[in-house]
Amino acid sequence: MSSIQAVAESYKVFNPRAYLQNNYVPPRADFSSEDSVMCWKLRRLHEACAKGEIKGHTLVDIGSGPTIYQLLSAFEHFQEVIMTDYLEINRQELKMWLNNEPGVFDWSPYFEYVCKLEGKGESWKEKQKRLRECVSRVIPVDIHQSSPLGREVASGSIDCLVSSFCLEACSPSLVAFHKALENVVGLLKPQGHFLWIGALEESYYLAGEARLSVLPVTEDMVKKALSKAKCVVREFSTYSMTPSMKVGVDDVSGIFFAWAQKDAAK
Ligand SMILES: Nc1ncnc2c1ncn2[C@@H]1O[C@@H](CSCCNC[C@@H]2Cc3ccc([N+](=O)[O-])cc3CN2)[C@@H](O)[C@H]1O
Repeated sequence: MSSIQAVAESYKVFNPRAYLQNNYVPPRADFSSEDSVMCWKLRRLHEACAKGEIKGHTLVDIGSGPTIYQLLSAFEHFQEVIMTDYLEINRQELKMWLNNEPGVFDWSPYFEYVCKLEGKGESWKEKQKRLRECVSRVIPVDIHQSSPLGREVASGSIDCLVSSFCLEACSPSLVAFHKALENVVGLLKPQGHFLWIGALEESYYLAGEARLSVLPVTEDMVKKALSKAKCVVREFSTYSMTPSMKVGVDDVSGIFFAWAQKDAAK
């Protein structure tokens, strides 16, 4: 079994509901504290999108998992959003939320927080409705394939990519991480934008019965990988996990946020 096949095997017992409870409720998603890691992530995404440069027709979210928060600012600037994940169980979780089925995860505090950041006095329900209308497809992705979305999405055709906590969580080596980034960036048009959130120096995380290995990456490794993938870094910032954010579900030490742009040459 190859190391990539071993990663795939480890994901067979990934539990989306447990994953959501581990990472997307307080203290990590405590909207009463601006110091929470989720407020930090949503502010970074809001501020980058508020500059007005990140726009176009199609936005693709690589490795959505069972989460939608990563899209709350960016989706407003695109006509079509495509969500993706490797696991059917995660794609099902996303489709259930998009269809507003009973029992799905409550993202309303996230919508409320981003509406507050945007300061337009908009109702969070309106924003939620627009996101649901904007997502056209939830499709499979494999970042270790040269065409990560297969025939569904052609290389060089996408205006903007978003990805959060995916590449380092399913790359068994630095070589695989670099190749996966090149595969993903290959989806972008020249000068296309990439909004990338990831874990710093994390070696594992839990999701129910699953204990998943993570490639521990540093800020410097991420920046070097972007440069190797011919992306220019527009913004890069990091968040150091405070003791209250360390809840025993992983050994992550920090989070990075990168806004990068694929080079014009091609
Ligand atoms: N070959 C593949 N291609 C694409 N995606 C794949 C592939 N294999 C698995 N996947 C896909 O990748 C997975 C993405 S979820 C990865 C979680 N990353 C670690 C976790 C995240 C997290 C969240 C929040 C905070 N915080 O402090 O607020 C900290 C942390 C740190 N721990 C999963 O969706 C799987 O389905």
